[in-house]
Amino acid sequence: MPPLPVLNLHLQRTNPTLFSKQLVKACHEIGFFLLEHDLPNSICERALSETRLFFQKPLEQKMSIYYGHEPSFRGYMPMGVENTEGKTDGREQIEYAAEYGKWKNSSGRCNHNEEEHFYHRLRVAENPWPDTIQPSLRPAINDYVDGVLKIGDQLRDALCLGMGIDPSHLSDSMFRKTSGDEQEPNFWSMKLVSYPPPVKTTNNSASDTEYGVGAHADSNFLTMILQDAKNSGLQVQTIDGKWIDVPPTPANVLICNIGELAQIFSGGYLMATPHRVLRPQDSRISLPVFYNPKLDHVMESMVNPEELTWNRKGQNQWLRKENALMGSVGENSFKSLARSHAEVFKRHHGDLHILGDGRIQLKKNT
Ligand SMILES: O=C(O)CCC(=O)C(=O)O
Ligand SMILES: [Fe+2]
Repeated sequence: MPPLPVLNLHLQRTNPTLFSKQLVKACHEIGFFLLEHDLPNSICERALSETRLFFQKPLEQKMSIYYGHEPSFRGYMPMGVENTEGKTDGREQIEYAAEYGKWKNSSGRCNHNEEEHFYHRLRVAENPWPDTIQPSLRPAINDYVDGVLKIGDQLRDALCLGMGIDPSHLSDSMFRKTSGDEQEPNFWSMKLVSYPPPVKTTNNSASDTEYGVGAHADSNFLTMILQDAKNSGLQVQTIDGKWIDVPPTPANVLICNIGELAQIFSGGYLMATPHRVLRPQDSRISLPVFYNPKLDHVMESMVNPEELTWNRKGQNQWLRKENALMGSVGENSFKSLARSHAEVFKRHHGDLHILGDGRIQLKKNT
């Protein structure tokens, strides 16, 4: 089985042209790579251990930040509430996203008379942090996300360079600069995920769901994942339909993959690769960060695909009529949240209707 490409972020500083070339090759041919990075080990280990601590708490404590009370799909999602492709996923998680503070500005509601996009409901002033039961989680996760988003900026610019696009075309119009605060934040999101091992029945067969998360492609621009070193179970689908294992990786490695928005941006040259997670033998923690432009932006192809050299033998398997690829950051993000959390979507967004391909429409006369 072909191993995943390994890149080292240090090369981005010493030889940016070579790094960009390696990056684009990996993202074109498989859409997944392992990245050796220089985010301090202490930040990564602290984020993992604080996450592990949270999931060891009793259910009623974790439910203090339950996500189902709010329309924004943020907070604690217990085992059994999430599905992929109609099958229940075998994981529990906390989902967080960009905090909008003074930019929230939105009623969180939309109606037929307002010029407000339904996906503005995803803007929240502050995430639901479990400060009363674990005040140390918030700073640990904030430090981790800040560091990973900076790596995302570097990878975004390197992707542009490698594709022959001036990086400022993307960074100026679609992304807020990491250091500036005069614009609303980029719509990043993240998960703190716990994959418990399957519960065995007396005849030793697994009694519950087969996958930690079922096969899917990510709807965002670029994903970066830290996992605990002992376990993986993450699998990537190659272009010929085979599943390959992502190995266990230490804290100085991020598993990175292309999302649908980068596929759109590159005219399909970079691939939003299907992946899934098997249930682990032993429990597994992972911390995926989903890097994205601002919520209101609409991604378009910035290259002429015919001018690029295609090395890949086939098309992305995930291009299916059941999955509309929408350049709108807000619409594409809402698609995967609504699909994965049908109950919460119905409860809080009864005025919206989701079509078979994931597009969302306002119901008439609500
Ligand atoms: O936990 C992982 O390693 C991957 C999770 C994932 O693919 C997702 O949440 O989109
Ligand atoms: Fe994913």
